Amino acid sequence: MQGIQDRALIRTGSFIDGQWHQAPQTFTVTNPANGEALAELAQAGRAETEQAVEAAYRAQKAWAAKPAAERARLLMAWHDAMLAAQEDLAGMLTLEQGKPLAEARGEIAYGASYVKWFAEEAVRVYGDTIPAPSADKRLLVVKQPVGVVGSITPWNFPNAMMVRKAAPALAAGCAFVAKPASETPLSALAVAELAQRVGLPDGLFNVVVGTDSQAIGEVLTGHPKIRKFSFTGSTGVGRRLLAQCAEGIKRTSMELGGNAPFIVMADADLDAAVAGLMASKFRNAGQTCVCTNRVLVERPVYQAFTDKLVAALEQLTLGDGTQEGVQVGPLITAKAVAKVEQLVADSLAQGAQLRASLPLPSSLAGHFCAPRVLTEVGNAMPIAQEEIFGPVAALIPFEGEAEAIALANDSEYGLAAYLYSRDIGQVFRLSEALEYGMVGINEGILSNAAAPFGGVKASGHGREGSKYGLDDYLDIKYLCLGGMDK
Ligand SMILES: NC(=O)C1=CN([C@@H]2O[C@H](COP(=O)(O)OP(=O)(O)OC[C@H]3O[C@@H](n4cnc5c(N)ncnc54)[C@H](OP(=O)(O)O)[C@@H]3O)[C@@H](O)[C@H]2O)C=CC1
Ligand SMILES: O=C(O)[C@H](O)CS(=O)(=O)O
Repeated sequence: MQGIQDRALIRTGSFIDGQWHQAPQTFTVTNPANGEALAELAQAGRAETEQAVEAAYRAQKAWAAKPAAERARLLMAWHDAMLAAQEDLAGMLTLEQGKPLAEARGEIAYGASYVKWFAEEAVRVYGDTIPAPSADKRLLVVKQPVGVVGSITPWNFPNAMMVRKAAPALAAGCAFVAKPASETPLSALAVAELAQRVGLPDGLFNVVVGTDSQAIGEVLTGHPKIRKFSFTGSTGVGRRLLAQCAEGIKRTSMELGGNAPFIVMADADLDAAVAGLMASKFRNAGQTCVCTNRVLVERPVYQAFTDKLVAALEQLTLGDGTQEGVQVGPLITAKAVAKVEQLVADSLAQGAQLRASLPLPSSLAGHFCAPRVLTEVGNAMPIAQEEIFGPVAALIPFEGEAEAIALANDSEYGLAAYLYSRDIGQVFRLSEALEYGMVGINEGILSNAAAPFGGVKASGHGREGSKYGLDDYLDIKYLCLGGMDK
């Protein structure tokens, strides 16, 4: 792999109980920008995942018994190591996932910010004393780590989605077994290498890589020693994994698909709205769960906004993410490109109009998808009802607040929504009516470690980051002391 200075960060097998797993059976990781093979990785499956769970179980009790300040110190060492390796981690991420280097550097910093946040939260896991109903009792509440955590994460943020789960889990005193996406395992393995270097105990943090995701997932959702399962990915897979967790009554966090409306009211600052949409829509080539999926524009400003958006689209630079200055890289696979093209074709056939499209240079050999603007889109069209996960903006005109809310909430999803308006009353009326877990108001990028990230409806449950984030990895225990009046 070109450009990685610290070659020991390139790991080609699972990290289990402090050991690097090797196997004769391998799978290939390829560069989505050109289809070239990056690495051959040792396949792991059910048996290796069970080994990882047993190792995590052995390590967890001692980890939980450490003073929180000691756990925090080790987490901060891990954070510092991630930032020290930021350039290599970003380069590796761009090679296996495709996003532009600037975004990859941002993702490494973003992931590390969750480690820092939860290192700081670790020492603030407070309990309660409760006024007793009778003189003979004293009521106490303590919080304890849930135990061993299983995690499955997607390819769109190969570093941050896993780190955003591992950080609170380890801070709370849990142990962790991760399965990254098989398209993008290198980033997770590099983070495991750094965990080993800073001295996280063997078995505490494990990364299992392999293409038999079903078998690995059955262990991570079904093993009796797994007490908590956290997933980020498609709603379809999330439903399946949630059902698998039901048998063992496991705690779950589900960060699933989205269908974000981006509402532009007639009084909005149109230049700010266009800038916000460009950030929200085209980040990671549109492959984020909080990317704008539908652009709802109030009729009086529809034409002006569209013209401004097209002008901004025409400034985008498409290409290999390793080239400085590239703003839109490839999609993760040819299948992902085909899905976007099908959504566009079906919607054009139903009356949507292709208002603008960036040319696809013939020199681009990878899974590239042309950034586009579609207008006159209907909310019932496929491009509006399904998660696009590609660089296509679908514009839908509307009249008035009531129609904006009706259109925005006409989705099974409820992750992120965006609203551009300068009328404070309108901002509160619309924000309160939107059935979403997060609302960006005059802002297109709302994710950060201090905020509770998560959705409602088919976008899942649980929150990642913020003062709420540790709760997903803690059990509340009530202590009732009797005989206190003797
Ligand atoms: N909310 C979000 O952030 C994301 C949403 N999506 C949405 O999902 C769509 C499909 O993307 P895709 O990559 O296929 O996402 P998936 O949900 O299929 O994959 C996400 C993760 O789940 C794993 N997985 C898939 N099937 C199973 C299974 N049966 N048991 C256990 N683990 C499983 C994958 O492993 P493996 O890689 O080995 O298949 C990967 O690690 C996207 O187009 C987008 O709409 C996708 C990614 C992130
Ligand atoms: O799953 C995703 O797409 C990420 O959560 C988006 S973000 O956290 O980077 O905004």
